[in-house]
Amino acid sequence: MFKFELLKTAKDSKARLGKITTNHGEIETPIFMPVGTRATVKTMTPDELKEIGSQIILSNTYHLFLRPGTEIIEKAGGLHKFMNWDKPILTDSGGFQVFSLSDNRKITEEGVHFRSHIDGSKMFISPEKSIDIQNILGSDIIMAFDECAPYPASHEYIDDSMRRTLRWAKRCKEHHKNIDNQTLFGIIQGGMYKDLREISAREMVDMDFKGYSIGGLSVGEPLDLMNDILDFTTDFMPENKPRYLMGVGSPDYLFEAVERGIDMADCVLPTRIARNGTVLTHKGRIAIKNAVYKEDFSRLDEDCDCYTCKNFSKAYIRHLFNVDEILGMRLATIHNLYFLLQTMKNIRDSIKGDYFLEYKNDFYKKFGYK
Ligand SMILES: NCc1cc(CSc2ccccc2)c2nc(N)[nH]c(=O)c2c1
Ligand SMILES: [Zn+2]
Repeated sequence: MFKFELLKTAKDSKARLGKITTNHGEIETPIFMPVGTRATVKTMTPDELKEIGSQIILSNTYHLFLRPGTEIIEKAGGLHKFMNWDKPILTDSGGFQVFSLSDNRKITEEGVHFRSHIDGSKMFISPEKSIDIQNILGSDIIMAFDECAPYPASHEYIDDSMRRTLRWAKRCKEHHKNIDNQTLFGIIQGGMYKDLREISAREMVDMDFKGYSIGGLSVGEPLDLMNDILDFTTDFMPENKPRYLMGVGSPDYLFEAVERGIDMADCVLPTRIARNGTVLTHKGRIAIKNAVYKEDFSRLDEDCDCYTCKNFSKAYIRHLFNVDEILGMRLATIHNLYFLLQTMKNIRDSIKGDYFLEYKNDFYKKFGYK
């Protein structure tokens, strides 16, 4: 089953409070979704993810199709069983990863021909193939197969790409129609061109998906350009369906997206930077390997009560990174994910209490954003 309830919309922005209900549980929105590309949120166990408040995780059709392959996951009874995660899972459709990971790929009307980035073998994914793979994975929310166009790109290129993505979306919807325990989202494209964004949004909405993603943003464009396109696009999206901004960058992108009416967002940043010792705190980011923390026995963030902050000091975590101990990456990941999940909970509370913009401005001042 799949249900989205819009609980409240802010008076002084497009920020909104909602709740998604799936067969594997509820998701309060706005929500930040940790990315677990190869059936794991790197260094975290499922229990630790629940402990820090993760309500849903993301995984990846492209990666899992290549390794371990759909046969093994099918034999395991699907991705939830395979990775022992019993809450909601959302999977991407694979097109984006083909373009960002493999070379000499070729786009045709039929689908995308590419070489595996693992062993160079020839591969092919079509809209129908993407739906079949996601069906075997058994994720609760799946994405239509799309092309995330490069940035910058000409109006002509984006027009062709966006219209092909619309035709692919129709094929996904057609191919998915009899699967009721999975929810298919359409992905709005159109690059940085408002006329193409409007066409994509209107045609996707006409296809009546249960939810909509905005793709092709946070692809290297300046933040204010992303904000402008995002603000324009959400106005064409139905109020009563979830809106998912795919692959945003850092915490400020989350605030900007929520302010413009986004309900769901993911980013690999908090887990990726944690593994190289960059820690998110209310005073901005700190590089824990820095010698300045050598004898600093305070917690990573005075305002954080995560497992890492309750039990370990900056000096200890710096030591772990300096001697390349795996525990260092784990403790930094626990903290960064908790920090973002807690920030999203504070955002939900601020929408509830009608002080979202004040909370955003206060956070930006402390975090050191503009
Ligand atoms: N940074 C932009 C971005 C990121 C992702 C990946 S989001 C993701 C990553 C891992 C797991 C699940 C979702 C995208 N995916 C699709 N299908 N289309 C896009 O335009 C796009 C743009
Ligand atoms: Zn912490």
